[in-house]
Amino acid sequence: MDIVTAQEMYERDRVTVEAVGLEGKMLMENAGRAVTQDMLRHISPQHKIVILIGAGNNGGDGFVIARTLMNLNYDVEAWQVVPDGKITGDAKAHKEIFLASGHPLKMYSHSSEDLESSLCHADVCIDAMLGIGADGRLREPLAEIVYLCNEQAILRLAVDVPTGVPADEGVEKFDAFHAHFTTIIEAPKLSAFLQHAKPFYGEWSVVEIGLPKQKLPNCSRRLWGVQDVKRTLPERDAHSHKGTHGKGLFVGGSLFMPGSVAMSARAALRSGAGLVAIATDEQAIPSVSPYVQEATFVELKEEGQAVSGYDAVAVGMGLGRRPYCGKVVKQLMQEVDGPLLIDADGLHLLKGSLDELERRSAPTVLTPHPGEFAHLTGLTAPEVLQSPFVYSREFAERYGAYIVLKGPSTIITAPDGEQRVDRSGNAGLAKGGSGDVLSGILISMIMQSNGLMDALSNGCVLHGYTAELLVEAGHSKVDLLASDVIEGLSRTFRTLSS
Ligand SMILES: NC(=O)C1=CN([C@@H]2O[C@H](COP(=O)(O)OP(=O)(O)OC[C@H]3O[C@@H](n4cnc5c(N)ncnc54)[C@H](O)[C@@H]3O)[C@@H](O)[C@H]2O)[C@@H](O)CC1
Ligand SMILES: Nc1ncnc2c1ncn2[C@@H]1O[C@H](COP(=O)(O)OP(=O)(O)O)[C@@H](O)[C@H]1O
Ligand SMILES: [K+]
Repeated sequence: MDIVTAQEMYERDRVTVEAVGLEGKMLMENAGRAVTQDMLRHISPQHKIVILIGAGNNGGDGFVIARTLMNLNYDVEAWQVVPDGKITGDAKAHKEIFLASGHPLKMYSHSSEDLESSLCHADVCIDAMLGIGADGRLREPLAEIVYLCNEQAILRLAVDVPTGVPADEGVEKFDAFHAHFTTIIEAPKLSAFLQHAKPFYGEWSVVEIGLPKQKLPNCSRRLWGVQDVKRTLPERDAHSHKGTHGKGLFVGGSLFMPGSVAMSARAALRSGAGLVAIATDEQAIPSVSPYVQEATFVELKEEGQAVSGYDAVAVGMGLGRRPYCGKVVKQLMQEVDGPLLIDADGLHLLKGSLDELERRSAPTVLTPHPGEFAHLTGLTAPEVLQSPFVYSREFAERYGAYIVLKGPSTIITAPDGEQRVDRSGNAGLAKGGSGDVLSGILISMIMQSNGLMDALSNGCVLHGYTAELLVEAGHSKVDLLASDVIEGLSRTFRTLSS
């Protein structure tokens, strides 16, 4: 499923109208009816419903939704919250259809307390005031109306985008309608994946309104989910041998942090890697080896590692930041001629050798969380969180690297700017060690897949989906451990192949 900016959405509407002759008024009818169908999941005939209708096409959708619900005999009050003169074009046409159908329309006026009293008596409030056309902070009367709605103990449903939420990234502060559920039209907008905007959407779903898929402009951003994993996960060949599934090297772990590299290596094996070697401090080997008995060991040396013979290398998990570790990371960037994944301490140490990163011709994968990405880029973490799509694309293009920017919505970016978003997982993963497990799964997927983007997106979903299955099956988001995720992978692979 594509993820679009407001501009890309307008372009899609334009192509639809121009290329296939589907008129705006028809699209609005489709949109309103599809949104109504979706919202009926949350509404019952006993509910008192208030629908708030704004000036633009989002309001136009509102007129269709109000008419459809009224035709179905739902108890609906439709409120136009802007002056008549502001309603133009397709929205005006649908207002006329609404009135001609004999339905009553209430007008919001500044002095009126009627809306407040209606909201007090209502069970459900549908927000069709503003969609992707939101421009700047909410102006009156919308600001006050949104405040009133958010105050009420009422079920709040939003059409396309909750009023006041910018569709795109890069906006720091806004007031907005706090929806419990949002029905998004055709494609989720960027803000549905931003930490500070996402809560306003509540749970969301997407409805199709008839845009011609084959005629739409290509989109370089898409959502990646379990169905995509099922479609693209390589099958294990019955005639394979351990070499077929890749030999990976994990460089990391230290006396005081032996667990990280151990978990990465075990996660790689649990997700199908053929052979795993670990380069770590000699003193760490006795505590790592009992946890990953299948792995072989090499001593981590200050003067450099032998890196030939591996299909992929990961560095950084529990490595520490001693001065010589920086040299290790630099040497790997110079000498690993296959995929190299850099995580955790490796990312910290990479900051001093970004020119090496730029020089690499083999693929490099960086797996930062927003704090690590801020350190790498010189931005602040809030800046990263406000515009994660644009910053990860800029960095990936500039340094020719793959970026896995981790979080509740993980954004995976290729050096050519292609982006995929994985929203699997739960807050059980917000615990030390989750990132190490992810790195192990990613190395394993890289060694077993043809394309790097599929490998990274599938790896992220496998990680998150495993946490979801574990919480469904008895774990809680509180007790879940990163090591449970490793052991839970077997259930995930079984579920995916059934
Ligand atoms: N053809 C159709 O029927 C389609 C309808 N869609 C709907 O159309 C919407 C986009 O329509 P528009 O471009 O008209 O935009 P909106 O409906 O989001 O709103 C634009 C209006 O809001 C006012 N406004 C903007 N920012 C404001 C602020 N901060 N405070 C107060 N008022 C503000 C503007 O003056 C303008 O009148 C989508 O979100 C969706 O709901 C599209 O999704 C799909 C196709
Ligand atoms: N609330 C959450 N919902 C979904 N996934 C999450 C959540 N919190 C963390 N994660 C995932 O857990 C992992 C944490 O990685 P990281 O921050 O590097 O942790 P660590 O410090 O354990 O290495 C990432 O894959 C991230 O996407
Ligand atoms: K809305």
